[in-house]
Amino acid sequence: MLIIGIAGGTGCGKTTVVNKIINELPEGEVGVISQDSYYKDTSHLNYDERIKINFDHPRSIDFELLVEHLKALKINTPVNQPVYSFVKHNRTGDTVLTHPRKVMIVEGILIFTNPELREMFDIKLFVHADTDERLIRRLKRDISERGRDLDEVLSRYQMTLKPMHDQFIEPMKEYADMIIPNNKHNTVAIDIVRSIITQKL
Ligand SMILES: Nc1ncnc2c1ncn2[C@@H]1O[C@H](COP(=O)(O)OP(=O)(O)O)[C@@H](O)[C@H]1O
Ligand SMILES: O=c1ccn([C@@H]2O[C@H](COP(=O)(O)O)[C@@H](O)[C@H]2O)c(=O)[nH]1
Repeated sequence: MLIIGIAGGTGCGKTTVVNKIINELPEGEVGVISQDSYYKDTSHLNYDERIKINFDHPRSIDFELLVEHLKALKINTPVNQPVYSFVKHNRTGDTVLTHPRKVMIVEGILIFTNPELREMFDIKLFVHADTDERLIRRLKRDISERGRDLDEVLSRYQMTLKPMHDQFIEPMKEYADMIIPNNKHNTVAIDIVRSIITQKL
């Protein structure tokens, strides 16, 4: 199994890049695991308590479960990936049965911060988009898809997102094998990654 890690700040385009990579590959050959599915369960908290969580800090992620699942997939065992709701800021209680594939892509803002997980990646990619571009994309996406308003996005950005990005995410570029510039749609980089995957299939 080839395991590819794709990191980068919120709104840089990780999900978009992954979808473009897999869209033109044979169905069922490449699997995706999103770090977003592994936000810790917060059912013991009420909504007002949950919105105060710093979701941009590594401690908000259940890395133990993520590593356990990736190890299981490596030995050909399917896993039940949790389903996460950004609207509720919590796991939904549902899971998605995820089968091992020849190539597994793991994507998420903080995936290179955990040494054990980082060591499991055969290829590490970092998607870069400028800070202002990412904030604009996040604003539009979170308002249209994640039930947020302007105030929520901007105050989270100032209070936690930007400081955590500078402390934990940006320094992870050091570990990347390749940085994908994504201020504009980058079809060349996507073609390169797709051809690396195709060689493995
Ligand atoms: N290169 C790009 N140019 C313009 N918009 C983009 C680009 N890449 C992604 N987007 C848009 O930005 C938003 C965030 O992208 P997404 O892939 O969800 O980022 P991430 O997974 O890194 O948070 C989405 O609405 C997406 O359509
Ligand atoms: O309950 C939650 C969990 C996370 N977030 C924010 O999501 C982004 C990471 O997701 P991307 O898809 O990579 O943008 C992170 O910056 C958290 O602040 C949230 O708002 N609520």
